[in-house]
Amino acid sequence: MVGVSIVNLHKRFGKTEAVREFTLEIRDGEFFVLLGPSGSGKSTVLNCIAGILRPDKGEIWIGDKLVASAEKKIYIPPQERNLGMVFQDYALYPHMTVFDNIAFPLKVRGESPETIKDRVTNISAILGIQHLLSKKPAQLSGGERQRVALARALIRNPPLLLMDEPLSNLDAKLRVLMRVELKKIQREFRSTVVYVTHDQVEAMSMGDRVGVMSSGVLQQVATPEEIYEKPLNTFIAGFIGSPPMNMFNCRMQDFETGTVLCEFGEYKLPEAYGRIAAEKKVLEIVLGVRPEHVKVSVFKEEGSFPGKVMYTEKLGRELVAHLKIADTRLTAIIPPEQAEVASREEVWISFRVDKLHVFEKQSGKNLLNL
Ligand SMILES: Nc1ncnc2c1ncn2[C@@H]1O[C@H](COP(=O)(O)OP(=O)(O)OP(=O)(O)O)[C@@H](O)[C@H]1O
Repeated sequence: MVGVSIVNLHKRFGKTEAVREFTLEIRDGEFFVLLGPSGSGKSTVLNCIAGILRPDKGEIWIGDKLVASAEKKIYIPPQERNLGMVFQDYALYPHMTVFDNIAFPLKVRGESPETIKDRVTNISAILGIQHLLSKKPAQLSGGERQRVALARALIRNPPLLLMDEPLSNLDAKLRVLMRVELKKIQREFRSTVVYVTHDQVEAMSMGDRVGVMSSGVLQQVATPEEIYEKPLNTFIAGFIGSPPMNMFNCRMQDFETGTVLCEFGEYKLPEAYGRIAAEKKVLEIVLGVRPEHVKVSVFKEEGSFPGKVMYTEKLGRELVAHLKIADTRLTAIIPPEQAEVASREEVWISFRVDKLHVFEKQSGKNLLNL
């Protein structure tokens, strides 16, 4: 096992600043996921760790070895970084058998045929691909190819494993299976994993910690739970969660009482937020409420708004209700035992006050982190 330390990494391609001021500490033995939309710079970071790209600025440490430093003019090539890599296109050698593909890194290292046979047999058994060893890659399914690529990456037992969207070519069912498998393998091999994906479900289900990127900048690093429950800004709040968080534009009306005027009507902010808004004189606010924290009721309750159910969709056992308060649209997740309420047209809508997210509109930052 080995940790990775990235300090103030910058990388540009012509005019594109692919990665900016990127600083991150990946712990020994951690399954770390870099998550972000297409073009946010995830692969660039991974390729800098791998040594496929050279940083323009900043340092990368793998364990206690400085592998790249633009300032100190240090650059250790990929093959000397002692890491395994698995990419989206598995890049297996088409003319070689599965056995030879997996054995390749050991052959290059000059291991004896006996050692090679032992190791290939061993790793193939772990990954359940012993029966494929004499086949060629073209004769394999996507999932099988993926396992072979993984076996090839793992055969040297590298302390650090880099993966770039390794499951994106698989069908949905296999992807779910492989997620579990990968986590199991990581634990068995006690490797540190840096895993790149744009799929939030993959990130949230696999990562010990997740780093969310947007426009070349690392926005938040935390456990999946923390990212979901305490998003630092509107980008993360909107990017994580399905259906996405409801977000409403509001304007401060009265600092004294913490009352804001939102698209759908007047709303009194929870006290802690009201206090910060007053202290920092925040006028424009974005109020965020996850669909599972929108309460739909037949009866008027304190703080509820009259609304309409436009239509509903089934989401497993639950319902997603598409609602309106005045002209403002929002979604709610309705638990099965309350499905009846969604069959009505006129309802009362309220928000779980303890689960609200309040952001400053201009910077997008959560008021708690202003
Ligand atoms: N070799 C390159 N030459 C020019 N521009 C590049 C190159 N590689 C990446 N870029 C640009 O840098 C930015 C970041 O790209 P990167 O591939 O790191 O993003 P990503 O988050 O991994 O996206 P994806 O999920 O689509 O792979 C993008 O704007 C991309 O177009």
